[in-house]
Amino acid sequence: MSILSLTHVNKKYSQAKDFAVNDVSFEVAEGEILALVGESGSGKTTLLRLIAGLEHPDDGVISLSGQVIVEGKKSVPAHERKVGMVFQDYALFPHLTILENIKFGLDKKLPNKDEVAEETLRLVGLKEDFSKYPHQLSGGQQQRVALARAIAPNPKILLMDEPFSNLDTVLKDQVREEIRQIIKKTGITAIFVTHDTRDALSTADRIAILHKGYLQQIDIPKNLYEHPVNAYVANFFGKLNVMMATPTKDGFYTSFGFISDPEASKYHEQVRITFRPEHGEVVQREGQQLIGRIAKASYFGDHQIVKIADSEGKRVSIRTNPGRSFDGQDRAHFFLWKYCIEEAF
Ligand SMILES: Nc1ncnc2c1ncn2[C@@H]1O[C@H](COP(=O)(O)OP(=O)(O)OP(=O)(O)O)[C@@H](O)[C@H]1O
Repeated sequence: MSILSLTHVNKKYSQAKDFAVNDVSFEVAEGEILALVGESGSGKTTLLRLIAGLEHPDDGVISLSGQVIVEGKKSVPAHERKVGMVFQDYALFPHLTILENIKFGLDKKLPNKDEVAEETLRLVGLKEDFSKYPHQLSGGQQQRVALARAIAPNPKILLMDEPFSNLDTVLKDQVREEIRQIIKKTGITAIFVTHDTRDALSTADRIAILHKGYLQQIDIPKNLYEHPVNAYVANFFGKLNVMMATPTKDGFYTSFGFISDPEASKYHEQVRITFRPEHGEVVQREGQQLIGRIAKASYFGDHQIVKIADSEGKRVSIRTNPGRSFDGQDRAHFFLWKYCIEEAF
């Protein structure tokens, strides 16, 4: 069941030339973790602020938990929306202990404030640190306090703006997983903004990708990665190879050779074959479908990327294991174990 829905939401800042958010519609299911991704200026933060009630859209309708919170000029004020926010810099009060930080966000009239705050801190794994101050905690622990403060009042939805950007790379992998587990344990619906595709692919149930304020695609990570709807989405998630191919009844002719595939009989015009570097494999034996000249092999520690060129110099990149040596080897045979076929025109 959907808990949040946005319908044709537009937002243009008063001094701006272009819309920051352009006709955006999507729904978020209860308990889902959605990542909003896109390059800088694509409208991610604006979208989050519109949901939180910190900005008002020019047009569109936003509903939360069955209640319309924005429509036309009418809107439910931010403090009445029951939305939890985690900010990039955590925004903890330095002069308050972490228990006091959590209690600060709770309703003044709540009778069992101590109990709720302690319970939430236990939930995020900070049961020993109630009386510590924020500066006595690591970045990852401060992140968990910020999360506890946002979820303690039992919000309908949790919004997080770049929650992992202040963490170093080593800590980030661990914190991402911890935060995901805590969110899943509470069953809360969450939306987080990130410009890091690794954050999104590893943490979110679904990802919405924005470009110039337009929603490009919203889908589960695997589908976005393997079936991007356009070149922008494809390239956002890493290298995508493209080969032009002519279909016959039993395969495709490409500039690297023939790919035998009965699917080809369904096509009549030239097609584009797209594939990720890890969906190809360089093989030792001759007789495989595809062949090209090795233009370059680059070593990246845990893998290598081999660039293979056709007779006109057009290249594709294939990922191989790092131990493989291509010294003295001029040509490479390869095959694709996974690819997409797209109509070219
Ligand atoms: N308060 C504002 N006044 C005017 N223009 C703004 C304001 N806030 C954002 N913008 C503009 O709106 C567009 C979208 O900005 P937004 O901050 O939502 O993007 P973003 O994807 O979150 O970017 P970043 O990753 O850099 O934070 C940008 O062109 C930005 O310059």
